[in-house]
Amino acid sequence: MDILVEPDFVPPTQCAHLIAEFRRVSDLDAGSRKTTIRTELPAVALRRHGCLDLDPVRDRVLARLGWFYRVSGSLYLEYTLLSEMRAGDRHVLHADSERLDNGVWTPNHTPFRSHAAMLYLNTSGPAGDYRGGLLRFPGMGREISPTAGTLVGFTSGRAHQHEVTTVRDGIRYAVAFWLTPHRTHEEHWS
Ligand SMILES: O=C(O)CCC(=O)C(=O)O
Ligand SMILES: [Fe+2]
Repeated sequence: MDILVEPDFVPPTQCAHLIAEFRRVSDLDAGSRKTTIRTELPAVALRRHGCLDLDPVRDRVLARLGWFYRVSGSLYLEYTLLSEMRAGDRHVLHADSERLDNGVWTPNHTPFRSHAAMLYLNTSGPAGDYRGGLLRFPGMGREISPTAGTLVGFTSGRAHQHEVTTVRDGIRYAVAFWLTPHRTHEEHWS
């Protein structure tokens, strides 16, 4: 199964605006979760604080993944999450809907997820905003270096196990969108 990589899904000016709004809202919303190396904010908080920019982006992400993966039935947005990863942060190898338990694949705490999309808000690399923070699919020999505005889509099961390499020298901003075929798990957005 292929990975969707679509550069320029969102223009750079809008990415910069989303970063600024994320920083503003994560300082005042009780829903933000902060550790020394990571801040996460349920994206619906942006909406509560007057930023509606993600509304059309969510609709476009849903349509794009449904088309790319030829999903014939219904598909819903399940969760939209903003993340800021600082130097030292990483995501170990995982799938989004199941996990390896003593060599046996078992549903994880979000088995209802079918697809994920990442929208990168800034850029990795020597000329970019941070070093590291690559999205890797070791089983497929694929490695994606985030650039501002690029959308990456993949499925939530074992076929698309992925990891994020350690972020160095900078801050990495992204929006994660998880999709589900189950209406009961649709995100309460408005
Ligand atoms: O930030 C990324 O590129 C991927 C994050 C991820 O895999 C996750 O949150 O499950
Ligand atoms: Fe993931």
